[in-house]
Amino acid sequence: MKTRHFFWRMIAYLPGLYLLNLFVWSLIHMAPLVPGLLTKAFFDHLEGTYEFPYGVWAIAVLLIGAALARIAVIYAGFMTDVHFRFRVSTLIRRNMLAHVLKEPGAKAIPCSPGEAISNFRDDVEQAEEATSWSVDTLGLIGFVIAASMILVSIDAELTVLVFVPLILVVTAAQIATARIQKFRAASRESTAKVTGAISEIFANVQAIQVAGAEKRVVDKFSRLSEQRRQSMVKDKLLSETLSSVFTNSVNLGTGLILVLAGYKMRDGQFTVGDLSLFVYYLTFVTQLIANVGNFMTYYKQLGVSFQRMKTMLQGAPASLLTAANYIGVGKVKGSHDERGVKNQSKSASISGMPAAEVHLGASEDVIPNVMNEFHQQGMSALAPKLQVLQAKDLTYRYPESGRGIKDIHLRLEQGSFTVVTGMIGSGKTTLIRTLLGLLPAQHGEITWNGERIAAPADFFIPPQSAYTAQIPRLYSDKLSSNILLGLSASEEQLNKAIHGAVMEEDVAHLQLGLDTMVGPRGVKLSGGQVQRTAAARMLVRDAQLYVFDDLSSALDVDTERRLWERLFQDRGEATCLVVSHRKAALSRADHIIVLNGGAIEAEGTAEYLLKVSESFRKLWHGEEAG
Ligand SMILES: Nc1ncnc2c1ncn2[C@@H]1O[C@H](COP(=O)(O)OP(=O)(O)OP(=O)(O)O)[C@@H](O)[C@H]1O
Repeated sequence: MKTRHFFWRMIAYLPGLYLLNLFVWSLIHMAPLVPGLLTKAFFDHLEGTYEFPYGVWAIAVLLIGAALARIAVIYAGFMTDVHFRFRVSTLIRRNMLAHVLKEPGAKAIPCSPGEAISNFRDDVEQAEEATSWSVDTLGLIGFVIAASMILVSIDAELTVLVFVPLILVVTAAQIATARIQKFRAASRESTAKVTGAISEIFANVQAIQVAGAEKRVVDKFSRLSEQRRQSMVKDKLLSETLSSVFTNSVNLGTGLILVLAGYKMRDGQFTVGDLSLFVYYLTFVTQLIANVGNFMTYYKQLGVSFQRMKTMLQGAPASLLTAANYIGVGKVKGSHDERGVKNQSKSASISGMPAAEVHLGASEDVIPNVMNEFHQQGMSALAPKLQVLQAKDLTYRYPESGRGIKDIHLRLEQGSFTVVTGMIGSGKTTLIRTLLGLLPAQHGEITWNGERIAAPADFFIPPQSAYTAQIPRLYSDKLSSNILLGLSASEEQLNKAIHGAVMEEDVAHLQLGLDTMVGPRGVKLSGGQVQRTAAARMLVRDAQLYVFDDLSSALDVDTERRLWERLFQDRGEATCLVVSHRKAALSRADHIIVLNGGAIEAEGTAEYLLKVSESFRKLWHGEEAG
């Protein structure tokens, strides 16, 4: 999709509102035609070349009336403009966010969070500006057509001189176009880098302090800021230079009019009223030139912003950005509303199972109130009872490192307890994430009772499966809210989940218990508490398959043992897939998969593996566990 198609689609989202905005702004820009004619009548009346029927005071009253009417229309124009801008930019942001939430959780954005924020904020604002300025341009073109007809009827030669600067400006802007685009791209990129650096610094204050890296971090930040300053100065300098070219070419035009009008007036071909009309209209032509320039600049900059927004879509069609969707205000409209999206994913999911839009299983990656929204819409999937879950030839290699997993076969029988183990970096997390659709499998197939799951990310959510990540994310909210994430569960269910996650003693010791605010990312809790909060979050959701990714990194041996004991007592018929290298998990496993270099090195029971696998013996005896 080209920039112009994107621009057109933004307008086509709300054609009625756009046309209304265009109409009102055309009125605003055409309104000065009236005071111009009145001023001419005023001077001609005084000069005696024209007799206004109701006298000079009537002209004054009409002038005041025209000014008041223009104020009223400007007020209406701001209302229509704000509504149009807000709705278009909200739609784009909403669609981009929905897409991010639908992407495989571990690859949801192709850049740093800071850069993504800059895309959501600045690039969308650029799109909003371009559509908004287009109505001014069209309105002013309307003014110019009407004004030139009036002026040509008075003096064609002088009228041409009014428009000469306009032609100059348009030509100048066209020549400068390519440069604007280049400088704008550089300034956007450098701004995104600075925003990205700020978010990384805030997120890693502790790591920076521990490493004594404050100076190096500040130096790097200074370098990025300096690059940003340079690219912003170039961008601004060129924009302002163009703007001054626009304005000064009009000043030149005014000078020419004055000189020529002087000659014509001496010959009696031109009245004082005519001169006042030419000068008066020229002021508005100045505005037109500035606005056309602004629009052209914004339009060119939109090209850069559009490319950046497309990058956020990671290959998905750009038409997604402007797909009609409900944005929280006005009527629910469009064929791609929430239900539409749901139906779309349904067709991609295994037959007979409705699919949800957001990977609730990856709840640590999802914004809580969005989760609420989806819960309330009752979009959880409901699959038939699990008999066997299989993965064949599952492959995912990180493009950045070429590492990952290759040709993994997996078979989980209903009610079984399977442990994935292996040395550091052997591919355990990658396997779990690829299976759950948090990373997009490059090869292979996943089946549920023999039926292929086309969209694992949509499918592996409660009540099919629930998942605790190796590094869970908590939100700055109450402990209970972090566990529930908008789910309405009874107190009994909540307490059961807390017990299952071996957290009851921690909750009892917290001053406000479940009402304790955990701080950003859960900083007020210990690492083990964060991980068990995430486990409780998982257990409070009914699921047929529970997936744990390595709890041992933050739990002591005894706590992890208690957690598995409780899970075995309470899980009922649920199937478990667990990453661990602890004996407490390995000794309970029905089946163990030992990974090495992204492939299965050996598999079987602990007893069997102790006999045949050297790597497993090392893990069992804790030699690699550290
Ligand atoms: N985001 C990433 N980009 C590039 N390579 C990655 C990425 N994440 C992991 N890898 C690489 O893929 C391989 C498998 O990583 P993975 O995290 O799955 O291992 P793991 O067995 O879970 O490790 P650990 O025991 O440390 O959790 C490793 O060699 C790692 O370096």
